[in-house]
Amino acid sequence: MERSCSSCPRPSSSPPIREWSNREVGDVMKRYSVPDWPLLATYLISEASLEGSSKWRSYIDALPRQPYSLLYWTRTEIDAYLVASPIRERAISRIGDVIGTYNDLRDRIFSKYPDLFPEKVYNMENFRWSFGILFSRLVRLESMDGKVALVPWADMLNHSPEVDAFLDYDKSSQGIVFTTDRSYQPGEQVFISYGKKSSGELLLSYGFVPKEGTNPNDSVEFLVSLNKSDECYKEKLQALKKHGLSESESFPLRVTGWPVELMAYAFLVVSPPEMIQRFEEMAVAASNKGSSKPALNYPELDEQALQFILDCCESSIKKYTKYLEGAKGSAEVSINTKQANRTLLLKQLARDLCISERRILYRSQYDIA
Ligand SMILES: C[S@@+](CC[C@H](N)C(=O)[O-])C[C@H]1O[C@@H](n2cnc3c(N)ncnc32)[C@H](O)[C@@H]1O
Repeated sequence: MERSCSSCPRPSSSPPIREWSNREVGDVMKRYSVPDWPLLATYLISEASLEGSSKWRSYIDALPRQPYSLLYWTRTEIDAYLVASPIRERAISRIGDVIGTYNDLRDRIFSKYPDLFPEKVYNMENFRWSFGILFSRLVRLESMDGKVALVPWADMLNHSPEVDAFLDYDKSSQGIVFTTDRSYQPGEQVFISYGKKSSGELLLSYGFVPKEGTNPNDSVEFLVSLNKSDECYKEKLQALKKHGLSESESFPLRVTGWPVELMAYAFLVVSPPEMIQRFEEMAVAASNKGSSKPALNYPELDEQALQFILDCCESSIKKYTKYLEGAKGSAEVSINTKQANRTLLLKQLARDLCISERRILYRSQYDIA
């Protein structure tokens, strides 16, 4: 089959939801300026609660009862299995945001209309579900200024990091169109791209990790910090703060290399006091805020800056190795088979992520050496 192209109905939201099956609930939500994501999450719960009388019934029935995103990991699981990965912090903060969003809706809206928004429907557990659905299925429509939408049925497509094909709104047919970037044989699985996401981001939102070495967009957040015992600590921190940075910053290390901003930060960290006049230009380059990109040319610091990055890689690698080796031996007692299977799955996902992230660090070390 040559390039395939399929058309789907209008998205179920954005431009703002037009129809709520429960009009009264829709009317209340429209009176408050609720941003797209919480509005859609509430819409999904409202439609799901109506069973037969929602026009999205068959779509909602086909949605997973428990989406696979990290929203469903407990804090203990996150702490235990993602201890070495920067995704741990992102997961904690995302879960906090979802809880905060639900609390805000409850306090501002739901509690004022208890008959329309009963606690047994509009509760945290259902919001965890609806946000899990949004994180794992929402589509950004480029030709609608990046608006987000749920696109029933088209969201059944699985992701491949190797394809470059997306869903988008097509003005002429007024529908959502999917155009593949390659030919498929009849019966072959067609893939879509969820975007150029790292394996950690895929785990965070979609609950899976691509097979090791198959994600060309993979990256790991790399944390670097000023040395507190540096005699120019104060001056360096001042330069960083002036350009919106702090004493610890994360930069993405990619399978394809690292950003110049990281190198600029490393130059600043290792600069001796006699280079105090250059601190500011280094901070500008590290913040990527300069109008022109100054060439980072400090040959006298090259070796030290690379050694600094190498040392940070090494200490990060140690954390991953400690986790991976510890995880091998730890036998946990599970209460039942379901729990045992869940533990096995989460551990495997965490393991795959750690191996992928550690691989990027090894690669960076290799590039420097
Ligand atoms: C938009 S849905 C895709 C349809 C999904 N397979 C379903 O049946 O509902 C996203 C979910 O599909 C699964 N998924 C998508 N691509 C995948 C992949 N390459 N490997 C493993 N799971 C994948 C993940 O569970 C993810 O949360």
